Amino acid sequence: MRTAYTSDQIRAAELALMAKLPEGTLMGRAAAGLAAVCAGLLTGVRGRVYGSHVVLLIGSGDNGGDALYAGARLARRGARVVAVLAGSRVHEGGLAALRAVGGRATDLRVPIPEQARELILEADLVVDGLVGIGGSGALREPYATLAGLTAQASGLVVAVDVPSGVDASTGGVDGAAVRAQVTVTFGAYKNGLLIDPGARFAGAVEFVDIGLGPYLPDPGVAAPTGEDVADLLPRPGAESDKYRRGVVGIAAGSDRYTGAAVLAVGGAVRAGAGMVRFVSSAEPVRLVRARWPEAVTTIVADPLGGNPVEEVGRVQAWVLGPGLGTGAEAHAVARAVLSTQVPVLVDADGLTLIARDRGLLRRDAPTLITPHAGELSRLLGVPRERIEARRLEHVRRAAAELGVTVLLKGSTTLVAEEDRPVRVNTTGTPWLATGGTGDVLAGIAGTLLAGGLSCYDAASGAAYVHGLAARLAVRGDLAGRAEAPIAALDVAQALPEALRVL
Ligand SMILES: NC(=O)C1=CN([C@@H]2O[C@H](COP(=O)(O)OP(=O)(O)OC[C@H]3O[C@@H](n4cnc5c(N)ncnc54)[C@H](OP(=O)(O)O)[C@@H]3O)[C@@H](O)[C@H]2O)[C@@H](O)CC1
Ligand SMILES: Nc1ncnc2c1ncn2[C@@H]1O[C@H](COP(=O)(O)OP(=O)(O)O)[C@@H](O)[C@H]1O
Ligand SMILES: [K+]
Repeated sequence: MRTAYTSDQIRAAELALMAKLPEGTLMGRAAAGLAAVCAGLLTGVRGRVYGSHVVLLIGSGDNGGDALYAGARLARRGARVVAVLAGSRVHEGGLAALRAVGGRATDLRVPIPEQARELILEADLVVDGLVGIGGSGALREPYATLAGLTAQASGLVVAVDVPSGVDASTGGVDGAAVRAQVTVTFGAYKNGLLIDPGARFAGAVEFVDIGLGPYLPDPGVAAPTGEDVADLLPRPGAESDKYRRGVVGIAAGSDRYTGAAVLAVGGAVRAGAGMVRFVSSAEPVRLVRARWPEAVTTIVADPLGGNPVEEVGRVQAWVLGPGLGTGAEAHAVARAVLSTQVPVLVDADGLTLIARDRGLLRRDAPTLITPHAGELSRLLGVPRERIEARRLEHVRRAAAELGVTVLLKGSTTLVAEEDRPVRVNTTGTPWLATGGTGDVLAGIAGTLLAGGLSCYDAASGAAYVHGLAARLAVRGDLAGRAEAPIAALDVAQALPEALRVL
């Protein structure tokens, strides 16, 4: 599990560790690690550090101090290092170290924006030491202009600890931010490096151990690794039969919307359900049968004329909602499914139904909801953009307010349950932004629920496997091949390979 923390949590751990060490030790470790990564990158693109042009963007805090000491190390190896001093103060020790080895400092307090622009655009390497975990709110000038210029840099951009402009605790970005190819982070991951929109600015994250581990508190955010997910996935044993492996019921599709049902069933079948029982009206049942003969189907002609899921047979978990519709008949199906005593995953139209009738969520068995930001917006009464800007806050709020497990989809997928760390998914690809991939995800998570996983594990395991399958589908395999667009069914088809390589 890769764990991540807020700025306050990191700062408290740093204070505890610093109390035991001579002054400057931690910054020394951070700067050494930063310089090593920068030297490696410069050697990779230019063949050597000697003679390369390095520009340091320096703010008034310790983040700038790290960058200055690292710059001094690069200067000692023959790099031509210029520091752009943007703050009202500067880390004096760092500046003296840089000057001592011939580094130059250009003071932005004397306004020379044109010169800073040229330096940033033409450097082999720009090191962003404007602000780190001490940053708050949108970047002020001249930081904002400098951060904006990094987008036009022709060389590499490396962020120190966290890209300036990204809120380390939340991943929020409220204005200009540095767009880095690499972020060198110290001591522990910060939440904002894993969660969009911040994560998008961080690029590849390089971790430098400064000895903080024993001082860190319980994390608020955790990203399962492939190994973690492999450990929690159910595997059939010698004694298994289809019922013991888990039967998942899927109540999805309507005469108007048929595709979602086919995709959700596909996700469930390919993720390894013992059996899939599918219940719907005649047309989706016909299509599901044609595409997935493995599914056992039930047609409900009149959901209002009795319990619409009574005839389906026993299941260990339900998936409710993809393509279900939102009328009275769909409501009757939702009520019947949510009245059962097994875990239920609610997605898509099912979410619209519970947004209108919260009473549907009053039940004893576990419930997992899988909204995208638009669907969560209807459930919380918060604009979609606010949710996308502050995913962590809103996924937590939804879990607390609704008393269910919440998987929030989108460019970063998060899973929240009260009193547990929010899980972040690290697989996936923007190619997943295509119609129907969410239905496949619902099917996968339903299968894992039926296999006995908790909502929390089923949701985070499904997100991981779904993202991995998508990556495989995009490239044909995981080798360095070019990427191609995918359709939702390709993701379902790639699931066995994803489970094989996990
Ligand atoms: N602690 C440790 O043990 C270790 C810490 N380490 C390093 O220290 C970093 C934290 O350093 P830090 O605490 O000095 O804060 P930092 O991120 O440099 O920024 C603070 C200054 O930025 C400014 N500022 C803030 N918001 C702004 C805005 N929106 N727009 C513009 N300016 C803004 C504000 O300046 P002011 O406005 O007061 O002039 C404030 O004073 C950490 O990320 C890591 O790199 C490592 O060496 C390892 C050991
Ligand atoms: N930019 C993105 N990067 C990574 N994954 C994405 C991105 N956009 C969407 N996704 C993923 O694609 C899936 C889309 O699901 P959803 O929004 O329910 O679409 P649909 O209803 O068409 O199935 C989700 O798993 C989501 O996390
Ligand atoms: K920074």
